[in-house]
Amino acid sequence: MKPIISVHNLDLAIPDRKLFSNLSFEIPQGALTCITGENGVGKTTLVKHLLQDLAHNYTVHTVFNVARDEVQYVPQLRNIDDDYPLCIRDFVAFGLKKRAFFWNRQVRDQKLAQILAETKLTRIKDQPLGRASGGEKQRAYLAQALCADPKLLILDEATASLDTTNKHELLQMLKQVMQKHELTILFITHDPELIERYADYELHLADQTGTLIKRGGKADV
Ligand SMILES: Nc1ncnc2c1ncn2[C@@H]1O[C@H](COP(=O)(O)OP(=O)(O)OP(=O)(O)O)[C@@H](O)[C@H]1O
Repeated sequence: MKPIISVHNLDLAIPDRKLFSNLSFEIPQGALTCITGENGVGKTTLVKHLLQDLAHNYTVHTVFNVARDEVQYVPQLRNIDDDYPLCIRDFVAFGLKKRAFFWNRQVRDQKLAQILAETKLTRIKDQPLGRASGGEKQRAYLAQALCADPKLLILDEATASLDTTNKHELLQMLKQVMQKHELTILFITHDPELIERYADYELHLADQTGTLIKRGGKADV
């Protein structure tokens, strides 16, 4: 199977320093790849750069086997405070709005119910997102992204603020939805335990370059 992303000889710099030099790697399809590396090595910048190349159809250093509207990016930080007014269900449903079947309320509601169930949000779907726990919020972000039927899902430090139980729950959920929806997942993380248990591959960034390591995370999901 073709890699979902191929990067060849990419140089990437920020105003005061070079982040990557001649960076080359391939991201396998249908697997969970963790992007790892020290704080500030350039994980988020690299992902944003790839998304920009994809959006502008720029193929000098990057080749994508996925279309722009088949990629969902879940950012590291969201400005959801305690007063955020939407309930979880309505927040998740934002992901559906661009879809062609939006006019068909029954199909839309079925899909939403299915995704809320997959992300274990059904019981709390009418509660305000602002008062949800960190783990529930992350599941809501995931659910909103899944509503758009992505082929590639990119999550930036989605477990950073979660306790151990919630981290494992989110990763198990990710691997389940990956299999069910035939997704490829890129997951930026620092957490060695999660990499060990769940990563199929690890893209380790260091010294201005990157190495793809086969991990074969074997956790039961
Ligand atoms: N818009 C910008 N302008 C200038 N420097 C930036 C900009 N965005 C990021 N940087 C710098 O680029 C470097 C890489 O940042 P980036 O967020 O990609 O790292 P990271 O590996 O994702 O880090 P972390 O693990 O801490 O999230 C950092 O030194 C950061 O301060």
